Parts: sequence; structure tokens; C-alpha cells
Amino acid sequence: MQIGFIGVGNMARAIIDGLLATKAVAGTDLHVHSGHLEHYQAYADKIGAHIAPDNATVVADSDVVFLAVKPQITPDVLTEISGTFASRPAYLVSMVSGFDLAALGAHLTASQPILRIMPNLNVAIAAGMTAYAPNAAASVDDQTKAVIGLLAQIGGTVALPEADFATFVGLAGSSPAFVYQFIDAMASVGVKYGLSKKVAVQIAAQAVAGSAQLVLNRDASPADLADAVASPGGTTIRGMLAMQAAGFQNAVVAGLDATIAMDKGE
Ligand SMILES: NC(=O)C1=CN([C@@H]2O[C@H](COP(=O)(O)OP(=O)(O)OC[C@H]3O[C@@H](n4cnc5c(N)ncnc54)[C@H](OP(=O)(O)O)[C@@H]3O)[C@@H](O)[C@H]2O)C=CC1
Ligand SMILES: O=C(O)[C@@H]1CCC=N1
Repeated sequence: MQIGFIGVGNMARAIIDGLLATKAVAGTDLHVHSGHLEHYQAYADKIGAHIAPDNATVVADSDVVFLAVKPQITPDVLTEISGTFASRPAYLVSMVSGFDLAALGAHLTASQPILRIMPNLNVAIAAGMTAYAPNAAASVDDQTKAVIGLLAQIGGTVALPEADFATFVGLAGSSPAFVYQFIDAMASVGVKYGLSKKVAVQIAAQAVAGSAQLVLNRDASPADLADAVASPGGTTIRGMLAMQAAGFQNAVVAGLDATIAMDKGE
């Protein structure tokens, strides 16, 4: 399968890195084009991808095309590639946030298969979480199974109605940044008490990674696991109550609410 990427920024590279690391694809199967050659030439050369002279050539040379550009320029890019899509059977996968199947399809023919996805950055190490929704043409297309199979190699996947994509952005698309912020805040406290930043980040990140893994591995709720950590009269419950008093839950809810509202265009 020849795979194209229009836009070779943070998210495209995370998907490519994950697919290459799991050997799901070879670099020579990739066809890429992005905004400025000087921003992605070294990366494309390193992975052995074909650099296409323009976005339409990516479509012409690929069986599956990932659209990985910012929402603001998506209409222009779709206009640029719509003619090539109309003339050959390439499959479109869009990760553009806030851009639904109807908005994507408005630029393409009715028979164009489109899979809307919302991945997160952790696909780079095959630990991502990706939501997907096919349009009518894609739901009867064998390529859909193949593409979902590729995505499953770089993390968890979930079929979601488009109406739930904004919620997913809060919980998974954007949330790695929230977790990094949390890890950085924890590490700052390590520095406050004399650890080097590097050691503090390592300790905090491993604690967060292990805690998430335990939630996934055990048939117990996060609240039950917190109870298992918090000894009566101990250090943990004192810290948990102080965090709650300082507005921990309110901060998390406000952050996700703001993310979800923006993705909904509110
Ligand atoms: N980052 C994330 O964690 C996630 C991002 N997304 C979505 O993925 C999409 C890409 O985001 P992200 O990778 O973070 O953004 P980046 O800014 O890192 O990447 C966007 C890429 O698009 C390129 N580009 C600009 N103009 C054109 C053009 N006319 N034709 C082709 N490529 C062009 C840019 O090139 P140059 O810089 O050289 O101009 C850049 O490489 C967005 O729609 C975002 O909502 C979804 C889930 C998670
Ligand atoms: O910040 C953004 O707009 C994108 C969407 C999900 C993650 N990054």
C-alpha cells in the first residue's frame, strides 16, 4: 500500500514514526509534501520517503492519503487536490480537528471514501489513542479495514459518531499536553526540594506511565486504585485533599470543557 501525507508536521511525523517503528510500512512506501521543503526534507530523506513536488502528486502516487494540515488551510488544500481525487481511486484519511465529514466531502465527489480520524501524539511510540468515523462511501470500502488495521498497530482505536469527536479531543487528542503539563508541575516540585529537573521529570513521568498502565491492566476504577494508595492517616490522603481544596478537579474539568467547546466551534 502506497501512503501519502499532505503536511509533515508534528502529527504526521508521530503517525509515520509509529508506523515505521512497528514495521507496518516501509519509508519507501511513503509519499509526502508539506509547506516548506526546508522544514521536512531532512526528515523525509532520513526515513526514505518520496518527496512529491505538490499535494496533487501525493494523491496521484498514493492509495491512501493522510491529510495532516491545520484547519485554517484545509479548504485551500482540498480545492488543490480535489481534481486528482476525482480522477483516481485514492482513499482520504483526515485528522484535521473541527473539520467534519460533510465539510471535507463538500470539496470532493460523493463517491469519495473518507475516514475522519482523531489521533494523539502517543502514536509515535505505538501507545496512541485514535477515534475514527467513515463517511458513507468509506463504510463499504475494504480500504477502511486496512487503514483501521494500520492505526491499531500504533495504539488503541475506537469507532465514534462524529458528534463525540469534540469530547474525544478533550480526553485523548489534546490530553497528552495536559498530562505533560501535570508531569512538568510535579517535576517542578522535585526541583523545589533539590532534585535535578532531569531526574525529577524521569521520576514523575514513570509514576504517571505506571499509574495509567495499572488502570488499563486492572479491573478497578481509578478511584479504587487511589484508595489502595491512600493509607488511613497517611501522606497520600493529605495530599489528595489539599489538591482537591486547591481546585484540581475544577481545573481538569475547566480545561477539557474549554477544549471541547473550541473543537465544537463555540
Ligand atoms: N498535534 C497533535 O497532537 C494533533 C494534531 N491534530 C491535527 O493534525 C493537523 C496537523 O497538526 P500538527 O501536525 O500539530 O500541525 P503542524 O503545524 O505541526 O503541521 C502542519 C503541517 O502542514 C504543513 N503545511 C502548511 N501549508 C501546507 C500546504 N499548503 N500543503 C501541505 N502542507 C502544508 C506545514 O508545513 P510548514 O510548517 O513547512 O509550513 C506543517 O508541516 C491539525 O489539523 C490538527 O488539528 C490532530 C490530533 C492531534
Ligand atoms: O491543538 C490542536 O488544535 C490539535 C487538536 C488535537 C491536538 N492538537
